Amino acid sequence: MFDTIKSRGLVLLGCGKMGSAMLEGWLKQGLPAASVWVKDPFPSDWLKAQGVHLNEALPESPALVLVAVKPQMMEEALPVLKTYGNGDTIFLSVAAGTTIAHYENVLGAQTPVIRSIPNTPAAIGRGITGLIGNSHIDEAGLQLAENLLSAIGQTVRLDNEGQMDAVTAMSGSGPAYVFHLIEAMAAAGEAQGLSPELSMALAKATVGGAGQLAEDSAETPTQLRINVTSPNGTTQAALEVLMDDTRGFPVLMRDAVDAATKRSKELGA
Ligand SMILES: NC(=O)C1=CN([C@@H]2O[C@H](COP(=O)(O)OP(=O)(O)OC[C@H]3O[C@@H](n4cnc5c(N)ncnc54)[C@H](OP(=O)(O)O)[C@@H]3O)[C@@H](O)[C@H]2O)C=CC1
Ligand SMILES: O=C(O)[C@@H]1CCC=N1
Repeated sequence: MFDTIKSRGLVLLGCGKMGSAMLEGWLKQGLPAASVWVKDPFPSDWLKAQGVHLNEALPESPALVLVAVKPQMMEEALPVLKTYGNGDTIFLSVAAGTTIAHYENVLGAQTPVIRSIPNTPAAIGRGITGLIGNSHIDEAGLQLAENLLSAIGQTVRLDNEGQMDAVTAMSGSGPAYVFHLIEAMAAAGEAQGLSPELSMALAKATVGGAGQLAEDSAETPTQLRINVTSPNGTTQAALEVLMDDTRGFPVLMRDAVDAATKRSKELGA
């Protein structure tokens, strides 16, 4: 799976929360640490312990550069790798907002660029990454990136770059919405008198189990919800609150995803 990467090397520009989640997934899947070069000014203790080349001289022509710095740091960080531009090194960006055109401007118009949005469940091989390449990426390049990304979860090719803002707002930021759901459920359990430990254990297992069931089941999430809801039972009482037209989940989630989509567009402006 990692043959080209093993022979030519993989460079990570920035290795914070997202870069580390991806690297952790790749190392677990058998990518040798010796094939990885990381540039990051303040590496974490976890990163220091992985045996990758850390802030060392970079390989001459890596197969792929993963750009995982914050969009706000891009101006400072990216020009360091300009020497790889206009060649056959693939630039795989995970930065929210930063457009393909921006990479082409900084690195050279002929640079093969893939813009993608992964998410942090990549650390356990359960991520999903939306991706789209520029015109200098051929099918082999896209497949190389997809092979790498499929080691940390699912991949989905987008039809156009315009979809990226909504994908960022859904699956990129989405894990945070789910973690917040766990926090909110745990707090609600505590409000009913359960201990913090019991309440958190119930919330985590319920969200984790329901998520897995939704992914694995042949039934739709709607049917799975109906399966839980006994007529005039406890679930129905809760859903009357959660599915309320004006203050329920749907309106709240639509506003949240709308705010994230707008922010993604702003980051790219
Ligand atoms: N976190 C997530 O769930 C997701 C993040 N992304 C994208 O991933 C990118 C990184 O986000 P995230 O990992 O959360 O952010 P982090 O701040 O955790 O990671 C960015 C890393 O880049 C380092 N860095 C800063 N300046 C430079 C530089 N000049 N050269 C090399 N490295 C540098 C930072 O070091 P230091 O901390 O010392 O400044 C940090 O370790 C962002 O563009 C974000 O949009 C995309 C999808 C999901
Ligand atoms: O919050 C952010 O901007 C990044 C992009 C998606 C998830 N984290």
